[in-house]
Amino acid sequence: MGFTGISKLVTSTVGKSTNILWHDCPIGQTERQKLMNQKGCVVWITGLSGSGKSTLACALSRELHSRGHLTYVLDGDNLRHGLNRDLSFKAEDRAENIRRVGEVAKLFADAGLICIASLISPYRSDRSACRNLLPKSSFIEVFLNAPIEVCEARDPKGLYKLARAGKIKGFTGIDDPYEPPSDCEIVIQCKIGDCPSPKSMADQVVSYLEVNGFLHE
Ligand SMILES: Nc1ncnc2c1ncn2[C@@H]1O[C@H](COP(=O)(O)OS(=O)(=O)O)[C@@H](OP(=O)(O)O)[C@H]1O
Ligand SMILES: Nc1ncnc2c1ncn2[C@@H]1O[C@H](COP(=O)(O)OP(=O)(O)O)[C@@H](O)[C@H]1O
Repeated sequence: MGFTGISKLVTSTVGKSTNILWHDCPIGQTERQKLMNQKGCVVWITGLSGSGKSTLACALSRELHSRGHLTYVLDGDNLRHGLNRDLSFKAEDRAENIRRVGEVAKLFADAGLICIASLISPYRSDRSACRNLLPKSSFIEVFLNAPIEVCEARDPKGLYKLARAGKIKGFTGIDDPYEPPSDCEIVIQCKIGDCPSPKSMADQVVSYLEVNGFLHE
């Protein structure tokens, strides 16, 4: 970051943006959080395709909504219909996908919302970069730990079948990597023939939010 100062106004260079200046508003996150009686945060759900990320995101949003909390779901599949439609599934595009969603999630958390992001987000370094965008403790990483056998047996979109047939290249878990979190806030364990219900997965996250003070200002 380079600085050029002219009298009192100090502008800076961030990336390719030159001569820019941050503008603060008197109504900030603190005021918005008071209004909503909750703390803005990001619940980041990672896991294989078919592990249940979208199901958990929606169940969590419904559960929190019914308790009077404002949430917003950022779903990887949905965002690729708009904001991220220019990105493929090669590693550098997945990284850019996660970076953009991390920045959007940060804005929602700053707005005071409980932002629920559900993306495969297969690379540890990308998830860690998102974590570093947020104040400590307000990035809550949830690993939906469903083995590939469970995800492949579900295969609601038929994508595993296509990947096994070689008709989709670079499919996560088949011929593209997934790096499980080594140190995340919540692990939801799902075994063959033994997965918690969507409501019970959501309750596990709600308990964490409750105990850690996010559901009160
Ligand atoms: N090659 C490949 N690998 C993995 N997934 C693929 C691929 N091609 C398409 N899809 C579909 O895209 C959805 C994942 O999008 P994400 O934005 O979450 O992926 S990533 O975080 O950038 O890895 C994913 O949705 P979910 O099943 O909800 O995870 C798939 O439906
Ligand atoms: N806890 C669960 N128990 C049983 N089936 C589930 C559970 N969570 C998700 N599913 C089912 O698994 C499939 C994949 O779920 P989805 O939420 O779309 O996963 P993802 O977003 O990770 O791809 C769907 O058919 C969904 O109904």
